[in-house]
Amino acid sequence: MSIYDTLNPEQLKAVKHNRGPLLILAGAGSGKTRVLTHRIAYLIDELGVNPWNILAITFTNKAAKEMRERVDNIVGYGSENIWVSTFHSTCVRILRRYIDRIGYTTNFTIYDSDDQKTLMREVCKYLDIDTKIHKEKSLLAAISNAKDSLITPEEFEKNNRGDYGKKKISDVYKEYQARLKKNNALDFDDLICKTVELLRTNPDVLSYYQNRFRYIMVDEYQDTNTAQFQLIRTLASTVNEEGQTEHNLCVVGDDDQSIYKFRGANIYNILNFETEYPQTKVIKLEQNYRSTKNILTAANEVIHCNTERKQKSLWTDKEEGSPIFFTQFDNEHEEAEAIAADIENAVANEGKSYSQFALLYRTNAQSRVLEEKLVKHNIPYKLVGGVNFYQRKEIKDLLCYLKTIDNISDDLAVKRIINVPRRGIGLTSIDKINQYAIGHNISFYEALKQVDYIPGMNRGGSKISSFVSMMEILKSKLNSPDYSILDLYDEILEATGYVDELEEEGTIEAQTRIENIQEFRNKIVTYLDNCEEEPSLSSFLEEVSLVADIDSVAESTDVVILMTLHSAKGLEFPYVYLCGMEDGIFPSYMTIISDDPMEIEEERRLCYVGITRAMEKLSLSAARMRMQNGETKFNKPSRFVSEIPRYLIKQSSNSLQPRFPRTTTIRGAISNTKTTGQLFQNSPYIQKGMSLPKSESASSPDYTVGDTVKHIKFGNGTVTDLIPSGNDFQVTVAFDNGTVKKMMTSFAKLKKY
Ligand SMILES: Nc1ncnc2c1ncn2[C@@H]1O[C@H](COP(=O)(O)OP(=O)(O)OP(=O)(O)O)[C@@H](O)[C@H]1O
Ligand SMILES: [Mg+2]
Repeated sequence: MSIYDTLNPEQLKAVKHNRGPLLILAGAGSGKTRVLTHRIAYLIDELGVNPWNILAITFTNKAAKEMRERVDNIVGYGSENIWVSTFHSTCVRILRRYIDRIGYTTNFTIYDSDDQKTLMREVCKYLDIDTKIHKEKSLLAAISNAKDSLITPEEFEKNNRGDYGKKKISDVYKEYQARLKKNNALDFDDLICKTVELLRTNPDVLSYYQNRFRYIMVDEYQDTNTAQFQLIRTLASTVNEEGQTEHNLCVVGDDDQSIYKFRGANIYNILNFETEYPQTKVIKLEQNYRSTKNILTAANEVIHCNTERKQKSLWTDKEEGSPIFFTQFDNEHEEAEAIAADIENAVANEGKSYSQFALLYRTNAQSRVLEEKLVKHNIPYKLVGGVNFYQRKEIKDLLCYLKTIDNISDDLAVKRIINVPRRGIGLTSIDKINQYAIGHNISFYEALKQVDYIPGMNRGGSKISSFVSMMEILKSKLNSPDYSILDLYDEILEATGYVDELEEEGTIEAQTRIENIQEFRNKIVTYLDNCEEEPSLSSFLEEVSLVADIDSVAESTDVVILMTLHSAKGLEFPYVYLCGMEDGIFPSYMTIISDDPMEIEEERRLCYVGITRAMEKLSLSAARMRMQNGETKFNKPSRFVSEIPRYLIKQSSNSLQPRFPRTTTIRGAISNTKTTGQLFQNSPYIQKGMSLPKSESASSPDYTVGDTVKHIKFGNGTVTDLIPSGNDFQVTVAFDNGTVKKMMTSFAKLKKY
């Protein structure tokens, strides 16, 4: 039996089509990637194509590695000569050979985002650009957009003549590009643009590569941007033995899985492929081999709600399988706990292995609570395409502020934050202080306080003094009687301008960092609520270090995979949990308020990607209350859940009936009902399957200052303060056992006497 016997007739047709453009347009799990690998094998083994003539492009390094492995397994010989790589690495290989044709030298440097920022700072300084108005990051983003569309600085200037706002960007773009060139450096976007430029301006180089890459294949084609498309279009043109030009370009993709519009992906690359190449052979694959019937039906139904798509239907001959599980938990901790317990049980009692499970979520910040519960249950896990929560830069920075305030002799912590955010304290100054500290046998922080006595500090001295005064003020808060770690955290953010700086950057990365900073605030609130002893900064830091240090548990490969929905593209897992299925999380709050149907459609495609990762069992979960930015938000279940037919869904016992947003709402009834967050859960209305208004605020609690209340853990106490806090209330209680606690009312669950 040959490897081709495992293909269905349509897949086989695609594998055998070896002349002219080929578009494989098919839904998730229909074997697109598999067709690509088999097509490579077929070209080599059956048609005698030289492996050297094949170029296969994938979206990520991980995908390239997997494809290389799959190809190695099925191709008899010479597979190492096939180029299997990402767009970027393909371009680097071409440029290393020929970039001297366009004025660089072949030992060029590739600038990462930090280098880009440094360069941009220099440019702004040189051009006297006020970076308070024109943020470095936004300028870089604008340049990146231009490059995605192959717009040169000169074209940019021409296109935007008369537009004052764009004039600055245009000047910056020109200068930035000139400096890159002067440094013999390329940024990531240049890798593509410069390759296109090279090929367009050097016919001999172009014809060399056109003749070399006689067969070009591109996976995940729906997420290519304009520059990438132009690159392949330029390359895919070969003159055959009969002297005719051929475009042996095979692209595979799924318009329903286009999820990178925000990074410049151009869905029209796929939708207009046939217009670009009228002789295109289109093959649709309709059989899904990955998922059970129930999972597939759920995915199909959800994606059918999108309007901007090519119609296609996917079927499977797999069995129905288990239903789609949907559970709405009281809060995110219960959600994470249930998932961890579920996995622990399946591994211990059902013979499953950890690596069969994947936990997918919309935003990076959501991993924190999940990670904590996995650690608690001793479940090894790995965050793919991301950094464990407590290893993220912004979290480490803020932890170091807290550590410095807690213990000034933690030199490492102080050194980490002394110039973060940047306050102009240079390495030379830091070095001098370090020497001084060592010479005088004092801590680094003590040395900072004595900066006036350190020789040669010049201007750096005053910057250090203001850093020290800021830290001293923050430290003094510890002694004030009614301070809380939460206030301290907020004051750190305010005094350092940490979040402000990120907000001004206005990039996706900066937004993710802000979400993480908010998530860390949630951690503090939870700590304060659950703390059995008198809360203290030291005990908080100790608690954090317990979870933070276990990040290397996952050395083995048998681990649960955690990742964002974006990074899950192309992968498959037997058991998938989609966490945080709530309006406001997924689709995101920003998408909802944007009121742009196209934005919701992109989120829906992401949901389709998520659902279709599951092979056997799909579990969706939501939390009724979730801490976001230290505030309790009441989110209704995601509209995407309601798009899955009800008959497919099984509610697990600890949740209420599913609440489908399309059913009658009872806004009036809810808002007329004076109730706390706790009572919401027991509301008879909700049990009838009704929906809550989005992010409903908790009404004021039924106790007030002076009342006696009872807490399940701390016993009786007197309310001494009650203040609104976002959608919630912060209550301070002096308990009879002598402790005073600040808690969020919705989590405190206090009962009035
Ligand atoms: N003809 C077939 N017979 C058996 N299994 C198949 C067949 N075609 C594909 N598969 C299996 O189905 C699963 C999905 O295939 P593959 O990953 O190639 O799909 P895909 O279309 O690339 O999915 P995605 O859109 O998620 O990238 C894989 O486990 C693959 O081995
Ligand atoms: Mg694939």
